[in-house]
Amino acid sequence: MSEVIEVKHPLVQHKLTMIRNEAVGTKDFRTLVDELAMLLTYEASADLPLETVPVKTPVQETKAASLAGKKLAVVPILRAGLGMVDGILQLIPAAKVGHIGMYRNEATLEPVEYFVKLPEDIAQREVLLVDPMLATGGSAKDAISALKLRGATQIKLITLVSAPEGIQAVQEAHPDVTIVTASIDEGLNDEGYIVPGLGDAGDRLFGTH
Ligand SMILES: O=P(O)(O)OC[C@H]1O[C@H](OP(=O)(O)OP(=O)(O)O)[C@H](O)[C@@H]1O
Ligand SMILES: O=c1cc[nH]c(=O)[nH]1
Ligand SMILES: [Mg+2]
Repeated sequence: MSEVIEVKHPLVQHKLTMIRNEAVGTKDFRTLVDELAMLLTYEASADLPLETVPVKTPVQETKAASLAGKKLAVVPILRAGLGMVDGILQLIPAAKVGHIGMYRNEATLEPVEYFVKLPEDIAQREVLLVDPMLATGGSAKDAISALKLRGATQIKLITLVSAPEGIQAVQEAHPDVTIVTASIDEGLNDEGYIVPGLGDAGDRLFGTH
């Protein structure tokens, strides 16, 4: 069974509470989603391999830890995942970016894939798949399958708000994928929205209501 990491850090929890507030407008919502993505990436990247390299400080030569050059790709699920990309690239500027377009059919809640463009060497990269919302899990499951179909083998899913139903669905379909999230919420309402959630993340990010 895949690992689920719920990040309880006070900064994460505070910023998440801010974006749950329906009174927060598009500008602040965007800023906070970016900041949350950065903080969750700090957690998601905690197992990146290090190597020892020589370095000359102003005092003496020494050996110190440096990232071992593992290749990474950030892949947002469009649209809402786009709001997380800039924050992640501030921490990992050398990462390549792929895109998976997916929307939920509002009647059936089934995901519909409409775009996939990934770095050519995706099979050699650890993938951070990002989407603010993990509701039924249909979109994340299909996005992970789309990545695996193109050769990706190391995938982490970073979300802001997750429903237990979505976590279970991803775990059953993809037990190898670690999920990093700021919150495991109560569940889903009749319309497939996460409760208490934060509403429609894509609409709130892009002002499209
Ligand atoms: O777990 P699921 O039940 O599949 O639901 C979650 C998906 O729904 C939202 O996207 P939406 O369909 O609203 O598309 P958008 O990002 O373009 O608004 C959200 O950003 C996820 O991708
Ligand atoms: O609560 C939800 C569920 C799916 N997509 C969203 O943006 N919000
Ligand atoms: Mg949406």
